[in-house]
Amino acid sequence: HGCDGLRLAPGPWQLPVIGSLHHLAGQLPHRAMRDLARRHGPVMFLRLGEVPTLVVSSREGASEVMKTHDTTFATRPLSATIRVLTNGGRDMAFAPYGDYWRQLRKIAVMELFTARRVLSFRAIREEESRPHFRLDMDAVKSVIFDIFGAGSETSTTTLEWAIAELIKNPKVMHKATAEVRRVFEARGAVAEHALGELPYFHLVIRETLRLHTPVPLLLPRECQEPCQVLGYNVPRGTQVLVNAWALGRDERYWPDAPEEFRPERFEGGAAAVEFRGTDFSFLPFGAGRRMCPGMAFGLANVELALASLLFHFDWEVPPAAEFDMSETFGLTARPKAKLLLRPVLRVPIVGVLSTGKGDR
Ligand code: HEM
Repeated sequence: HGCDGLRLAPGPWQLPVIGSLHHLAGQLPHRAMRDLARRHGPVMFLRLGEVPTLVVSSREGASEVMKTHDTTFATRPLSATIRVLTNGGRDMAFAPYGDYWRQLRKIAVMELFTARRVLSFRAIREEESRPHFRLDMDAVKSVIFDIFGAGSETSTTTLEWAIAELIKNPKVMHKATAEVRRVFEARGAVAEHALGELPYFHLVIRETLRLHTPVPLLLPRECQEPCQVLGYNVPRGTQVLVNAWALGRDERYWPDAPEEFRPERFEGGAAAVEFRGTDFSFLPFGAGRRMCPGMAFGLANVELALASLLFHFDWEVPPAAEFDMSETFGLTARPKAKLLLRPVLRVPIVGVLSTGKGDR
């Protein structure tokens, strides 16, 4: 295949035409790849049909891809589907690395994703996350629908997993809710500018992003020139997937029961581990020059919505509700099951019952 004499990364045996795809059949790719990587190593060579693919599943490997060789891997493959969807890569996320992408990214970073601009949308977020309609069951259902449906799939995925884990872990739910209510009790509503007063709440968000990395394999990268990752040659044109989901559950980096939801781990050994693209064991937003530019934006949406849901309501699982924590297949790993919960109003929403005029 044109790579003779190169030391390619190891990987499972391949079939003609479909390559390594049969090793992934019937499972979610990030899970199948994690299991394969345990056998074949932290950089592993797969052939996804025709596409030569390097799967990276260790901190050191991720750091080589997104730091040491960041420029080399700063472009993305354009599959036929993505090509059609993005008008040939004219968007930002799939644009080939080069002047066009650089121009888009510069405009976005300077105009859309600055801390000031994210802040300027605060009033809109506050409006969106505050229930307006009369407070009957329909109103509450619609608001939840709104909150879950609005915003990007990444943010809603994070929010859904956070709530699912809080329901599954009543002690954590209790602690986070108590904190939110203590801080905002006097105001009678959640105020975004004071969310910084919620240290435990932020550990819950961090733990959610670790255990339920919303984009499990990040967005694919593509190798622009031959280079080496962990000593293995990577030919030009190789697609590179960094299994951020696997990193987040790797017992080498998270020795304290990595499969369990324990926000407290960030008060102990993992206190310094952040998701801002510098710790290569924790990469929910990726790293390097193609890292997610919308991190602050996404977090702002998730945090205000989650804090408001905890502040105003207790959440009950209806009797006999199935509680399925498995994931669906897709770009983001959403919960497979619909999250059917019963909200019990605890802190009334100020001003709603008195006027009725602002109802929509
Ligand atoms: C919890 C919320 C979010 C998560 C977990 C997330 C995650 C990611 C990840 C993993 C990548 C790929 C990074 C890489 O290749 O290293 C990415 C790229 C990107 N994200 Fe996000 N994201 C979130 C919210 C947002 C929001 C709210 C926006 C915009 C309003 C946004 C805009 C983008 C764009 C434009 C890219 C492509 C950047 C490029 O290729 O240069 N994201 N995101």
